[in-house]
Amino acid sequence: MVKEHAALREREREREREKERERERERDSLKKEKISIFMTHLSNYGNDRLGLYTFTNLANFLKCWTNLRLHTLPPLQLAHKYFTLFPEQRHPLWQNPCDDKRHKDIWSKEKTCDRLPKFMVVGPQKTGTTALYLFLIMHPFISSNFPSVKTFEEVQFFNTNNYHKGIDWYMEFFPVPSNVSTDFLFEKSANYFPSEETPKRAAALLPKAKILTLLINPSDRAYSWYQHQRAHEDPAALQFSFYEVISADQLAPPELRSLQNRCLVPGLYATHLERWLTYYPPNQLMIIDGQQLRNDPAKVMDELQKFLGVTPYYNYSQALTFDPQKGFWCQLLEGGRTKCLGKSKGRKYPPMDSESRAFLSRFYRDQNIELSKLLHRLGQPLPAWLREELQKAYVCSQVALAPPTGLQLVG
Ligand SMILES: Nc1ncnc2c1ncn2[C@@H]1O[C@H](COP(=O)(O)OS(=O)(=O)O)[C@@H](OP(=O)(O)O)[C@H]1O
Repeated sequence: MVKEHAALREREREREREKERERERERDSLKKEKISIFMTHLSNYGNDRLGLYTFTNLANFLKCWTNLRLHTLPPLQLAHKYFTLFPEQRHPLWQNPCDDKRHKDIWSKEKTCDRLPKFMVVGPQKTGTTALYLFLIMHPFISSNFPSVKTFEEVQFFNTNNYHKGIDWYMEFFPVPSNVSTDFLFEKSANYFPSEETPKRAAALLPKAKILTLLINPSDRAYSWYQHQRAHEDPAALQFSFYEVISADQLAPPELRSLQNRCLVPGLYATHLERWLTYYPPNQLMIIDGQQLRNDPAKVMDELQKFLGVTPYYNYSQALTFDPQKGFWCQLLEGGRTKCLGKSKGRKYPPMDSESRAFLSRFYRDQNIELSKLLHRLGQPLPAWLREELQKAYVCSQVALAPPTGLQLVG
């Protein structure tokens, strides 16, 4: 009994000593650092009162115990000064509050970090992302975010100004999972794929998330996107032909150049994938062949379930059916009825003209070669469309090496 008391007292003393050492470290760092900044990043950290309390006491401490003279400025000027000194911090980078125990401890009890996606479908646009989304939510243990008033099923958090609304805003889009280990939350925002800032931001908040991307022939993707813009009555897309859009030069009007950019840039697959791979390890990235999803979705969904580790296994061969009227695979409902995607997915439009196709094959040639190297490096098979494009590139290079027609080689 006496021994136990002594041990308890010793533990208590050790905790006090550790606290004192911690305070000593803080005082040391205050003396050494040229500038010390105290701020709370999240609106809900102790309702910010903790930040103010710490700050007031710190100022009192400095006034009392050091010869330092404290200066301050009105908030906006102070912020300006700070960001001039640290321009790299101008933009916030939200990290997971639960990765740091100290943050977690002072976070509101109602909040849970389980209310964040376990995986994301990142696009690019027009590759079949909505079909994938529909198939995923058919699984009883997979749920997506609540819809957004402005952007419907897509949250578009990481790639837009929504990011500045903070983690709370983002989390509100997700249901609280009923069982953390079995429930799979996800979101699909097709514009994440080509966005410069998204991989870094996503990896900061969701480092363990799995990333799904769909690729189809980038030329077909560009054409589908152009048709989508026409259907939405984009003035430039209505005014200019597809060939005019893709082949516009630097002297073209700005609205045409902007349309061209948005049409072609997402198809630079190798560049975008390398960026994602800078922030996520290859085993967290799944590159899905969009053509295969279109032709044989059950097979893709089987592989996807394995990749995600989601259980129980959901039998997509029974749950999906080909709808001849729609010309696509759809969800099979009771009584043999089908639930297909709306008119805006699987549109009817004339095939791409051969001049545009040849132009785009040349335009994407180097990127396609880089993509084949990347897939080889990751040990992944090449999709059929990529093999065809590489074959075309090979034939073109042979033609370029051949002597001009009508000329005979002299032996
Ligand atoms: N099952 C099924 N049903 C309907 N459509 C399907 C399906 N599987 C793949 N696709 C192809 O998906 C293309 C639309 O891609 P996205 O959903 O990624 O477009 S969007 O970015 O969300 O606008 C869409 O492109 P378009 O044919 O140009 O309309 C389809 O070809």
